[in-house]
Amino acid sequence: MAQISAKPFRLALLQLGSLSASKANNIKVARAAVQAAATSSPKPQLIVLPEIWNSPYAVSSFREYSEKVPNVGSKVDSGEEEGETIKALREMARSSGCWLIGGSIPQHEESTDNIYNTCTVYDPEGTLVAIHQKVHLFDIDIPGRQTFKESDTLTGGKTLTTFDTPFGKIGLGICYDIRFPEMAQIAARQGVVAMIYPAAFNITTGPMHWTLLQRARAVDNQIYIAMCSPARHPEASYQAYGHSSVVNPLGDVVVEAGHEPTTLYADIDTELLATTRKNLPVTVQRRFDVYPDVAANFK
Ligand SMILES: O=C(O)CCC(=O)C(=O)O
Repeated sequence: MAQISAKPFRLALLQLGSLSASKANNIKVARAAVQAAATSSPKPQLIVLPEIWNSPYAVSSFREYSEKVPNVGSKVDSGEEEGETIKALREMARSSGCWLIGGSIPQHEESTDNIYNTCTVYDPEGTLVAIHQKVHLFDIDIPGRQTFKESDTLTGGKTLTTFDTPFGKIGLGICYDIRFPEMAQIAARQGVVAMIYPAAFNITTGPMHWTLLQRARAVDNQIYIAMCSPARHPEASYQAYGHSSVVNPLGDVVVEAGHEPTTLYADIDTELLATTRKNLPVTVQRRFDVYPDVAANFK
């Protein structure tokens, strides 16, 4: 089990409102929210955007709104081909001076012609430092209430993603990924201080499981969990739940939004992380000798 090495930091979750079918409008909305968060006091070190914020959340829209995403490590003005949202995200990170988890956008991969639901992360110089492609596609059918089939147009990612910052290692998932506890467990054992999920639950499964899942992942792994949703939009075909929130390693909900547009701030307390692990030492009490089938990936 890797030790957690982290410094306190401030997180901002941007629950964007006024999103529309216009990508240009959505970029404008995101840019204004990033700028407002970055100039708030105390200044956050890490800003997070929601899932699929530059496009309608609809399987029929993903290809049309998709963009080319360059490779991890690519810098501002590297000359690599990239979409307008990626360019804008780099610039938002650079001008804000903050680390930026750019929510997710539909990504077009030219070599396969596949479309992914992809989260990109930038350092304060605008360098692309991590890419997470949603691993578990949201295919559900609750008759008469919520049906969605991302796999009609999307392909699932194949890798787990963490990235290092001066304030600690962060793990990434996207929305439905939170239902699969193995992802957060593996990241926690690699030493992440938080798992962060750009997300867009809906008004059926949100009230059922949104908070429960975050509290479960936090308590099981003794890490912070954050989910960042778009605000509810009465005219959208898909009604996002909203309720962006941050849960601490004890399982307490530290901050939670309603469904209106807002920005949430939370201070990540590394002392609490350490005392939780000291007082309830489950992270060093695992009995992999008793459950060897999971041991290979967790040691
Ligand atoms: O897991 C859920 O209930 C919702 C997931 C979702 O909306 C998504 O993955 O986009």
